[in-house]
Amino acid sequence: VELHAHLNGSISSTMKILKAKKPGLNIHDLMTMIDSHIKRTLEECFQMFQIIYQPTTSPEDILMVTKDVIKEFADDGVKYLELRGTSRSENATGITKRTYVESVLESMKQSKEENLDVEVRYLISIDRRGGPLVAKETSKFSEEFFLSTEDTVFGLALSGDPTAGQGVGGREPGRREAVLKLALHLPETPTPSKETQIVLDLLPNREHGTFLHSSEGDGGGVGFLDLLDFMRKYQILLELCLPQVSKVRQFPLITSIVSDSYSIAHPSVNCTDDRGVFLSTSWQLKTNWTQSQVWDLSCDSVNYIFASDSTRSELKPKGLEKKRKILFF
Ligand SMILES: CNc1ncnc2c1ncn2[C@@H]1O[C@H](COP(=O)(O)O)[C@@H](O)[C@H]1O
Repeated sequence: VELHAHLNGSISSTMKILKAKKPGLNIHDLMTMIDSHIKRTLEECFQMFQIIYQPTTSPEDILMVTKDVIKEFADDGVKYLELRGTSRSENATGITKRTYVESVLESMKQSKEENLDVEVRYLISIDRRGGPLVAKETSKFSEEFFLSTEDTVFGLALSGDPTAGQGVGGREPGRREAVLKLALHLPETPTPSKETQIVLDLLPNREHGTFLHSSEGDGGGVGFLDLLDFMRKYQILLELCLPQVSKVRQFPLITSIVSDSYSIAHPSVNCTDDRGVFLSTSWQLKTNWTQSQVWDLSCDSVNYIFASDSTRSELKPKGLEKKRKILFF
């Protein structure tokens, strides 16, 4: 079960095809992925996404990369995938935010018709760089997709460079019952910012956590203990993206983030994040998890999917609803 995967960050082998199709862009391997033993700053990671966007500009490109990403997850044994993606418009190819999402949905449909053994759902991402206006528009537009697609587009993910301002808006504070589910990227900076409090007030359903053990706020935001209390009080699921933690220079050690998540005894799921950029398979090696431990965690993740209860019960393999084990301590 994969609950946190960015579409463009998950482009893996297809990047070679894209580069060959568009040699004029002159994109080399290390410009779109972080090789083993190398760490990058978070800023460098966000620069990489801008490079990855260059060869994925037409509806055909989006169709191809989405199908390939879905296939690669299916080949890895993923049975339920929640992809998230920013809808981009490109003047040069005429793709609009709407046709972008339609291309993604078409790929999902084609993958199903080709009998790939994976259920795929989609969250529309808000990139913080767009600011509150774009966030509001995206939220409205996502609601339309939610209503017109059945059990397919579920919600919003707030993503992008955490230093790029406040990309929030479009959902009233505290509306858990809102039609769209909400997944946040928080906190990716050592000290929670003002944005942290604003977006927490929206009552997200899930939150991606990196700096769980920060000790102070910036004066206007929340501090570490407030953040944990808040997550506990509202039962906000923690999405742990260990591949990212292992490749970004400023991020805490994997063991520290995992120990934090276990020590707060809070529900969490483990996710790949950007398998193309972070070459995500390596995190399993670093944690020494066995296949059966990964299986147990996956069974637990089924409890937190955004899809309908009927999808959840179809996914739960009989007799395998194991309680998660303490893997490290
Ligand atoms: C490293 N941790 C992260 N933190 C925050 N946002 C991230 C991210 N990794 C990826 N993204 C977001 O996902 C986009 C790429 O996929 P899509 O164009 O949406 O399919 C990035 O541009 C960024 O906005």
